[in-house]
Amino acid sequence: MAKVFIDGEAGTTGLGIRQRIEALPEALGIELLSIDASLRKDLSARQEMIQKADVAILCLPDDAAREVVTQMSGTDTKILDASTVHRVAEGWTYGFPEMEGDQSNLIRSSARVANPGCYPTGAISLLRPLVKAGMLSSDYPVSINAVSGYSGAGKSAIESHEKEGGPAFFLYALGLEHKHLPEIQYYSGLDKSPLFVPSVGHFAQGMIVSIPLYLSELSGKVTPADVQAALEQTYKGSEYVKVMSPETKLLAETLAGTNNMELRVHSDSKGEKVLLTASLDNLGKGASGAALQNLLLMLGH
Ligand SMILES: NC(=O)C1=CN([C@@H]2O[C@H](COP(=O)(O)OP(=O)(O)OC[C@H]3O[C@@H](n4cnc5c(N)ncnc54)[C@H](OP(=O)(O)O)[C@@H]3O)[C@@H](O)[C@H]2O)C=CC1
Ligand SMILES: CC(=O)N[C@@H](CCC(=O)OP(=O)(O)O)C(=O)O
Repeated sequence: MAKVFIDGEAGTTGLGIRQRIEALPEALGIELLSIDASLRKDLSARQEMIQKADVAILCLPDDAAREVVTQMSGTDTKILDASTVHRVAEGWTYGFPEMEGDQSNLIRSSARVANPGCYPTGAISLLRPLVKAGMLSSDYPVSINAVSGYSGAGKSAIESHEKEGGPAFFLYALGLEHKHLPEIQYYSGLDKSPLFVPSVGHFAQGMIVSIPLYLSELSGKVTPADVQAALEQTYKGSEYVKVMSPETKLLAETLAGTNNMELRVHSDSKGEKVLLTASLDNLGKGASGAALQNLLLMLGH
């Protein structure tokens, strides 16, 4: 049996991972180690659990994740960190298996894997293939708009939406320095940090990430069909990432409860501009679903 410990198992992401592990067939042979609830914030008790595990998944606030990793020494336990702390850190593998041909193998052989942020999963999946194909110059001034279900903001936000009923919709991170920008810029291959405006709607789960582009500003004579083809080529055969036909209306909640992500290229009739969109469940492919994919790879499945 492979032993897995979820540090922060009572939180939104931790609980989502636990439920997904519990739903796996027994044949996968995963045993979940659980800490006594009264000790869940006791560093030495948590370290003991981490030592006993083959893989420890950190579902903690950033400072607590940083602390537990800093204090770690001489352990063979593999770490999958769901926090923001190690996503662009040296020695850590980015846990987005579909990002690159050999990314799954890198995750499989890594002892330290960082689970991607929800918005970056959508943004990188759209931008990176275009930069790699030479269509989107690395110095393009990229703008990203996104809307998330309120569950992305953790336990206390969920409580306030579910008990107090709102707010209906709001923009945030208006200082234009959202914590996801470093990973979006780095893994998309951009020179400039994008202009990123996230928002939250009064629905629990779901997300749309949208990126508008002027085709006249891309390199060469690029058509919407070329953009679509570059995405299709990148995600050909992928189980969870699908390139779809454009829609006239896109709903944020369609993929709630799944680990799927759908990418689309919308364009005007003259073919002068495109709107790239990624739809996903912020708690699925944007969090716990992706963590389960990474866990299975780290356990050699
Ligand atoms: N894409 C991804 O992989 C995603 C990752 N995250 C990351 O996951 C982490 C948790 O977020 P989320 O689940 O939304 O947050 P929650 O607030 O829902 O859960 C956090 C959990 O950590 C516990 N906790 C807090 N401080 C400590 C500590 N010092 N030691 C041990 N446990 C502690 C909390 O305990 P208590 O029950 O007492 O509050 C709670 O159970 C964050 O780092 C966030 O960035 C979040 C969303 C998506
Ligand atoms: C709606 C909402 O508040 N979302 C969170 C991000 C959730 C997520 O995926 O991010 P991490 O894994 O990086 O925490 C935010 O914007 O901070």
